Amino acid sequence: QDYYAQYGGKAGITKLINTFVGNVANDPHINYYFAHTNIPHLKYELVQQVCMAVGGPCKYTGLSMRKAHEGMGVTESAFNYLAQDMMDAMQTQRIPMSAQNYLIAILASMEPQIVTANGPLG
Ligand code: HEM
Repeated sequence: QDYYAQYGGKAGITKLINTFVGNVANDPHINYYFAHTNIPHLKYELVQQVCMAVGGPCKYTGLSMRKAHEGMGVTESAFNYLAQDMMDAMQTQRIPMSAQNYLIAILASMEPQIVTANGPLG
């Protein structure tokens, strides 16, 4: 499977990340985490990371997931809300379901590096 092509290449991934970051910005469960974030930089790093993850000709050179999120107090439920915002963005962009599942599995595997805090739901 050429997942990179199923994501519409670099242009499709850029659209997806714009939609995803828009969803996060509109998500009151988690948007406060991003209040002081350089959004253009974040979008750039996410495009590189997703492009590489789905087999595209990109190299992610940003921080490790542990370093990027350390001290941020990300909870399991915050992580799950962000994952839902990504699934909504993929649905909006009409990414084929098998390609959606491929990326979500990779993102899920990063959870232990990102979640560092307990919240009211655990
Ligand atoms: C699998 C899920 C996630 C992935 C793949 C991911 C990926 C990234 C990447 C690539 C960066 C940029 C790193 C760099 O600057 O080099 C970043 C930064 C950031 N992430 Fe995540 N992230 C995830 C989950 C989360 C969650 C759940 C939250 C909070 C709810 C979060 C909050 C942030 C914030 C606030 C920054 C910006 C830090 C700054 O201001 O520089 N991330 N993330």
